Amino acid sequence: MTSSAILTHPIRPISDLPIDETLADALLGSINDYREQLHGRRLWLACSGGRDSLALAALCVQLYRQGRLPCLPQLLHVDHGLQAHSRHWAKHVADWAQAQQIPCHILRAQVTGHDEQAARQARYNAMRAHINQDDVLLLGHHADDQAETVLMRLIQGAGVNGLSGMQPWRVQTQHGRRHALWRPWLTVRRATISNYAKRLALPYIDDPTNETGDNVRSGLRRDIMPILATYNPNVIDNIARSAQLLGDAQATVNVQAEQDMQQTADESLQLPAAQRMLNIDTLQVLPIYRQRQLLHHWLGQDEPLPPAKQLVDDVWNLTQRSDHDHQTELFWQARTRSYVVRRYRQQLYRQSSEWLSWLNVPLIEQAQLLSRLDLTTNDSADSDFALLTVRRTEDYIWQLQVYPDALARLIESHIGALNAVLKIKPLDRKQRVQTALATRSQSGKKLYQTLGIPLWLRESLVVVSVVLLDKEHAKNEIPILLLSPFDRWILKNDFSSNTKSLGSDIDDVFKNVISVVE
Ligand SMILES: Nc1ncnc2c1ncn2[C@@H]1O[C@H](COP(=O)(O)OP(=O)(O)OP(=O)(O)O)[C@@H](O)[C@H]1O
Repeated sequence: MTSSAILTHPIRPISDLPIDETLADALLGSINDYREQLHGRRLWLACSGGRDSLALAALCVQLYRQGRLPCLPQLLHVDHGLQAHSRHWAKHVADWAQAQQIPCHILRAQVTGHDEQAARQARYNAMRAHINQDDVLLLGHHADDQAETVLMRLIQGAGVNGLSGMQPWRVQTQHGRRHALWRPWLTVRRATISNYAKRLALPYIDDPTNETGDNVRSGLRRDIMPILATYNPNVIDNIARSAQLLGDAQATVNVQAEQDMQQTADESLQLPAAQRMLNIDTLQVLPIYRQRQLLHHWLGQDEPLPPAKQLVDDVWNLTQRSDHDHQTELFWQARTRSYVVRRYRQQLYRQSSEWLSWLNVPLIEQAQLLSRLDLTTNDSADSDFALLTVRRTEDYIWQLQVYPDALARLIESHIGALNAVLKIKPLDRKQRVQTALATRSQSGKKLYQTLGIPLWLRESLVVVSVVLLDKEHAKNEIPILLLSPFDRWILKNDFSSNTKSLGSDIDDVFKNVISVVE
């Protein structure tokens, strides 16, 4: 709202004039569509004080009074503080709400930037911070807004998702909090809302910049829509309908991509947002159009906005390469994080920058007497394991769960020794170890190749060994396990000529855990 905004009518309680049935049908129809999702949810209505959201609030009041709406939403008005008069508009909305006896909260937004996008972002942040998990936020967007959005995206070259416009129901999760945006009026024309507002003499705030602003949206509204209407008078309804159809198409594409992703992604090696993986062999079984869809979906998971087509194309090209260059890195600055996309052998990796810095943090070397392993360091009181931290930052933690009793039994049954020190040490490039994958011990590059360790994981390998303390085995250090954050290899040693049999025992002794620090 600008300081030149016009207040259309004085504030009064809404009279008992007949309800606009087109508007009521759209709202009540949408309630019916989302009955299950709405059940038991707290409702808020984002009210700018403009015509559309004030009309939506007025309709709710009328329907509630007639017993056609089970409850009233609470109003939320965000004061952006960008103009000298914004405080007055906030007070105006609060006064109107009071006259209708509808609860209203005025929130203050912290806007960083000067464009509409910055104001919108700040507005949603303020509202999100105010509402609770799973609450529902009603918005006054209508068919004309939808048509402008679709046209705007069309001239930007959007795909099915973008061209499906705003969704009538959208669940958003940000900073671990989930809520729904609900737009029941996406099929309703602006003119219908205007007539209703006029009939009720609603004191909405009329912001002239909505019509005269020089952004793309107001340009399309002012200059392009009237021309399109000369070709087809139903242009707004028609574009809004196309958006609805594309919304259905997008839902189908999503289900397909989700299924394809389950076929191609190895869940055990994923760390949501930090590291996502995709198998190129299983990707390539799909027809090319599904490969592209899947890459689009895979890249954009955990992000509110999808990747650009160029990135999807670049990643697809990466999957097509037959050389053994593992150095290519594709960088993506997404909305919430930045990522590197790369390939190692037949796997694609999408790694966040936090995760990549985590991979560079030195590993914690440690040695502990087996009989003294501290079981109290884990959170669950009745568990019988100790937690040894291998690497930690404020984002991620890598721990080894050790079951000392099982380890003592293992050592005793395989070597006959009774007491030992458990050691965790980064693998030295020169250190030779033998896994079940090779017939002799290996070190450095040979070892990495045998185990398929990509370049970025090479500083993240640890050797777990036991140092025997009994006299007859004095100081004999036996490596038993090689670990990466996601994998482990049993090492051949003096007491395990058969690594397989040791393997089944070792499963009871160690568990590798990577977790996100809350
Ligand atoms: N300052 C605000 N406080 C609360 N909600 C807002 C605010 N500004 C916009 N909204 C919500 O976002 C929707 C779309 O925003 P848009 O910028 O199109 O609104 P507007 O033209 O200022 O107002 P209206 O849509 O109410 O006429 C509004 O219908 C309303 O639900």
